[in-house]
Amino acid sequence: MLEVSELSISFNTLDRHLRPKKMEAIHKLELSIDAGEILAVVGSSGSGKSLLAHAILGILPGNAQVTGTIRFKGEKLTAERQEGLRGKEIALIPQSVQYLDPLMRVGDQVRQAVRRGNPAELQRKAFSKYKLSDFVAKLFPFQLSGGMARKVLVSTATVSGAQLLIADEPTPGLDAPSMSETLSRFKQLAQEGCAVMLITHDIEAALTVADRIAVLYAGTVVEIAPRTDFTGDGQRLRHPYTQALWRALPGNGFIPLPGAQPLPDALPAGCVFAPRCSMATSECERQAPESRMVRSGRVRCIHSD
Ligand SMILES: Nc1ncnc2c1ncn2[C@@H]1O[C@H](COP(=O)(O)OP(=O)(O)OP(=O)(O)O)[C@@H](O)[C@H]1O
Ligand code: NI
Repeated sequence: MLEVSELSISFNTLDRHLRPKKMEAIHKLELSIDAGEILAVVGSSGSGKSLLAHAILGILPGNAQVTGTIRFKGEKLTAERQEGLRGKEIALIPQSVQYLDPLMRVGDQVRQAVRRGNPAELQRKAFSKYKLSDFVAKLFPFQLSGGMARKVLVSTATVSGAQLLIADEPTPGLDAPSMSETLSRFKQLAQEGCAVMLITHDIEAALTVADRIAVLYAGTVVEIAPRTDFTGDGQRLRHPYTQALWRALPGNGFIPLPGAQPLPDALPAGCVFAPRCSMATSECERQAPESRMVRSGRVRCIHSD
């Protein structure tokens, strides 16, 4: 359904001496999602998750420079096609609740997104799953709590009947039952044939529903692994960063990874993870590793086998 290849996104900015410089926020990213599949994209803050979502939707800021290709249903996505598909065949659950229309009652916003079926009925059904009363539908966004606004955004995207759903951090601010309601809604949409991209930094939540996990680090997909590889002490995972993420979970040792992700304007010359990697060699520092297939997954690490 979706195929992203060699996607790079950079911005022209100024350095501290006000000289123009280019910073690359996403580097040669590749991933794909099949119909009926949930792909989780996990990565820490600033790794490029929202930029990826916005590139697929065609809503990047004007100063972004994009190279590479994005295909939807086998056909290249052009700006024109993106505009036609947005909110119809491709739906976004945005990271910020500010994307709600401040001047429209939230029930109307949800009903307006429906393209197949009865809008009023679908809106009521979506709200009742979240235990939102009929009264809420008549409110304006400023009258909602953060969690309620989040539920309205999820409802809007999930009633749309889109074939590709991109959910950018859809669950923060939701209580546990609402969070599991949201995730099971994604599962249901996938079972109906929808391709779902679940963007999150909550790897545990991702593992409850995703078929595969793509791990983003400093703008690079370092690994794509089936969910079933996240087990034991992480020996089936291909990249040292994915293993570190796995081992940092409370149930798996709670072992923190020292150091911080590099910023897009100060990326290392070789492998982006090398400065924090216990396996790094001089070759890792010299050259960024190519993406390759390893055991039905992908990895950018020369040490993986
Ligand atoms: N308009 C812009 N101009 C310059 N740099 C930008 C712009 N938008 C994003 N960036 C940079 O690109 C990088 C990736 O940003 P992005 O919003 O995709 O991160 P993210 O993974 O979604 O983080 P979070 O988990 O905090 O939402 C960041 O370093 C950010 O500073
Ligand atoms: Ni984001």
